[in-house]
Amino acid sequence: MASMSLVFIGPPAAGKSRAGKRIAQRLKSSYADTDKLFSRDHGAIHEFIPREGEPEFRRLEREIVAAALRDYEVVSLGGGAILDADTQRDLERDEHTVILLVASPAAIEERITGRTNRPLLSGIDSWIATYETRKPIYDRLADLTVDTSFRPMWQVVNDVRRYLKRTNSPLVTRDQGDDETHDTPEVEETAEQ
Ligand SMILES: Nc1ncnc2c1ncn2[C@@H]1O[C@H](COP(=O)(O)OP(=O)(O)O)[C@@H](O)[C@H]1O
Ligand SMILES: O=C(O)C1=C[C@@H](OP(=O)(O)O)[C@@H](O)[C@H](O)C1
Ligand SMILES: [Mg+2]
Repeated sequence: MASMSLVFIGPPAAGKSRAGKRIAQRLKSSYADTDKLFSRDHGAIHEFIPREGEPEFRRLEREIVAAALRDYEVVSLGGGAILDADTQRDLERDEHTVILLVASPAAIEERITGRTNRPLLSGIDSWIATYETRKPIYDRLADLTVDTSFRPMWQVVNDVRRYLKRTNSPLVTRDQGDDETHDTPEVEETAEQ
């Protein structure tokens, strides 16, 4: 049971999954990616949504998010998980440190080009429209916002670690190391969505 969680929110392809996994390794913390938990339990998201519809996806996603926020120290949410009112209430609670990752359309375009496994994201125009609609919620819930555009992941991770140290987060007590100064080679996962 996690008494306090570090939670990554933000639009699709902002880097929530990658950053969350990386910082959890660094903090020696338990880690969950709610999209991964969803596909483990219900099959690939890009097949589920066309078949069952987005409302059913959101209903099941909420169950998974609620359990993950209870059980894991570091959690990467799917981009639209914050649309759920109960999830918004959960994230407003003090025991959750909420990190909003954002990126410019130019940076996102580079990341999503040629990728078709995000069912609600058909291109950069739909990404911009989705982000604009959700922005007030993302901004309201965020304790810290980090722009990941054209920045290596180690810099993003350091920004978050510095914030945790500055705010005396209990999560940082197992992180005794210096700042990271490079990216460790990472095998690109075929994002199972
Ligand atoms: N800072 C970054 N610089 C370059 N590419 C990145 C960066 N962060 C993420 N990516 C790439 O963008 C894609 C989406 O990252 P991911 O962590 O899955 O985002 P999210 O979980 O927010 O949708 C992946 O291909 C990932 O390797
Ligand atoms: O923004 C969204 O509505 C979604 C984002 C995806 O997660 P990522 O933000 O990790 O890509 C995934 O949960 C699903 O495809 C819906
Ligand atoms: Mg993700």
